[in-house]
Amino acid sequence: MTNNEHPDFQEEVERLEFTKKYMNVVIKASESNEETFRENLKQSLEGMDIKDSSFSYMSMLTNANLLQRTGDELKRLKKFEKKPYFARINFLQEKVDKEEVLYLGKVSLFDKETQQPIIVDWRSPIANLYYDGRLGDVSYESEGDIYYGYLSLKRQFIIDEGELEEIRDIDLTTNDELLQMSLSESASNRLTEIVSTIQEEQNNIIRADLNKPIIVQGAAGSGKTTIALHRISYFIYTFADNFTPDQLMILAPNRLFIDYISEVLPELGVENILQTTFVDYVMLCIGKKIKLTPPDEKLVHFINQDIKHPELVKWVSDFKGSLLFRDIVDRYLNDVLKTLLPTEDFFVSKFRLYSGKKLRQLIEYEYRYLPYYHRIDKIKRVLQNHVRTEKKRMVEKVTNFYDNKLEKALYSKAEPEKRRRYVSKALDKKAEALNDIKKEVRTAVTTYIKKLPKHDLFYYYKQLVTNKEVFMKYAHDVLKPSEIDFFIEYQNRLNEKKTYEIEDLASLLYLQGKLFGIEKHLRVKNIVVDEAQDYSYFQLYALKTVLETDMFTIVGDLAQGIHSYRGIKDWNIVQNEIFPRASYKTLQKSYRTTVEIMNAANQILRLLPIDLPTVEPVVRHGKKPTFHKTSSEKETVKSIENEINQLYKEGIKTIALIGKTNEECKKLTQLLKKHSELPIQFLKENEEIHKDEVVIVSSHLSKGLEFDAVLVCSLGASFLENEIDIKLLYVSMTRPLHRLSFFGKDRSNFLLDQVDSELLEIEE
Ligand SMILES: Nc1ncnc2c1ncn2[C@@H]1O[C@H](COP(=O)(O)OP(=O)(O)OP(=O)(O)O)[C@@H](O)[C@H]1O
Repeated sequence: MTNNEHPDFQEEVERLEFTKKYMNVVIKASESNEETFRENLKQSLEGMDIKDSSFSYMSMLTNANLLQRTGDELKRLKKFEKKPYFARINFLQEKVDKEEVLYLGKVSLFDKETQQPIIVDWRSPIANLYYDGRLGDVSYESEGDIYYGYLSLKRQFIIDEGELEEIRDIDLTTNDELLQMSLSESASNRLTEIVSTIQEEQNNIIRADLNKPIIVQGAAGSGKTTIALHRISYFIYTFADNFTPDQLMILAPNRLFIDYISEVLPELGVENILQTTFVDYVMLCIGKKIKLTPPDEKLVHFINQDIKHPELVKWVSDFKGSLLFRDIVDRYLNDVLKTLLPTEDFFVSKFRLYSGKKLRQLIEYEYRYLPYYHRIDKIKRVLQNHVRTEKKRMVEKVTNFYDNKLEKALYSKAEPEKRRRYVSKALDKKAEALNDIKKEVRTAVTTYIKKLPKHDLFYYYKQLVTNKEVFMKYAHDVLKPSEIDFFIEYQNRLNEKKTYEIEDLASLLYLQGKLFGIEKHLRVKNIVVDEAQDYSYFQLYALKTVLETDMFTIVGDLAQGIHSYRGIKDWNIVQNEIFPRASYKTLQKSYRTTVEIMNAANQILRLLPIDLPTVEPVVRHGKKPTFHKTSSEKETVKSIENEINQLYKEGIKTIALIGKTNEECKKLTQLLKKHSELPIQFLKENEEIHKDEVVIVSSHLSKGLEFDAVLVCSLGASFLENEIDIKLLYVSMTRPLHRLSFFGKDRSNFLLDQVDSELLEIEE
């Protein structure tokens, strides 16, 4: 039942009017002084018939001074004035007489006197009933207590510009129509919030224990990114009292992606949190910009198959991201620590103030919670303090010693000349000894510490990975001699070019943490890692170690692991060896695309040698993916142009042309610029997506993005039947919400000869 036909429609219209007015009152109260506020209140509520006495005019009036809001709250109230809530539930709690009627929105609003909720935040514990509970007997948890009761109504609202357009009641048999509606809408080039249509399996992840790490393997389009961001929002709400934004960080695959998610965060009440890439974060931690080979260069070589010894190069990448390499680094670090242990006792003048043994013990054991060089700094401070407190005692001791001697000399029976000489010498010696102490009090600590080696991060890393003798010492029992040779040669080649590659960053970060530590403001306590399948085990381990926390939300999809030669291949290893406290969840439903597109993509997925469950699309139908046969470049451009114009006519808004490689995209761009009128943007990694332009993007960069329609094009480069190409094709095919088409000389350019032909529309 929809619109005015619903018997409660009029009542809901009134309720909405009331809520809007109340919000307005609260906003005005916070903005104006009390007198004008009272006047405003009177005017705005004049003539309103509010049935529930708890929201009465008088009660609001007496609460005038309680209605002051903080700046943030005010901002949020204003933002949602035109859409205060999106759903309602009726809940009768066990042993309570009165049914609660709760309206759920993106902000909360209470009548301060009666504590009656006017709007309940979607993140509050009771709101869980909307996402989780079926109608009937339900329960929810709040602060450790479980509340049981009966849920008699779940109602969704469509409110546009402050006007109620539709209400829908959900019961056991109703399909989630609002979800269907929202999925059939158009992509906006940016990710959006989904608070009104979060599904149960997604809700379980958003609200999973916030004191535990979580790993999510989710199919393409299952909402991983969206959910990770909603979980941050839930986190901020739950810990609002002690929350500061510097506790959180989002690690995204590239700047383009950060731009893509930028609009949804403020909408979810998430502001000022660090959003960065792993590469940028490591640079911040090591305090230096280092030259990196382009992160995708290797992938491009693999795609183009123009690299010597591809298997060995893949092995190096895999090895550098492995926990085996971590173990080698750990063994090396053990020896590095030994070089930092002082061998001598610490003296000031002739006084032994600290034994070397005791200092070694402090560095090796007592301060083991600190990075190596911080331990040395600490030793320095300990010694300096000790010297300061011992100074008086040393001076006294020397003074007493010589004064004794002098006294003895003065009263000795020696002849005067001899006595005089003796006294004078003793006085000189005393002065010298005191001088010595004075001088050494100033310099002894620095001199002592200076004897310890001092090197920078890069010295230590190079020492391990470019010096064969050193590397052999730690790797000879776990690597083959040929592997050691290849590795050392490889690292030396990089070193000669004074560059590093992304695979080196895990160990650099780890060494930085272990040797020098990272600055406090970078030590965030909660981390969201998106597209985590492209991380290596060592990368995650290094992050966890230097940040000294395991509070990670890790989301990814192994099927989209285009960097799997250096990335994760098995979540079990992540869970068992890196995050043993983590819960593991999967999302198998895909919300992004249509059944027809997903069916074809699933067949491509099956070509992979790994066993991955097929993805279930949420039931939404559309056109079958279409293959357009084109025989020349010119014809391809014409055909693409026709298709795009047709799509625009049909109301499609965002369109991407995906080519396998960047080269291919460059060629496409040139051709389209020359032969067509289409507004186009050739998308590079650090760019923002322009609205209203057709985006041309290479398959690997399209990962994580979505568009209304996608045209996969081949001017020459074909997707071959190997792991990387299959994954790239799968990524490309799962980007569209509504339409997918292919343009090329032959179906086999896109492995479509391996897809059942009835799943495709063929235009040859
Ligand atoms: N419960 C939902 N209600 C409405 N839309 C949803 C829901 N869940 C996901 N979506 C939509 O599905 C699309 C895919 O979501 P998202 O990009 O977060 O998925 P993903 O798992 O990160 O995808 P990929 O791995 O393919 O990049 C988005 O448009 C998102 O808004």
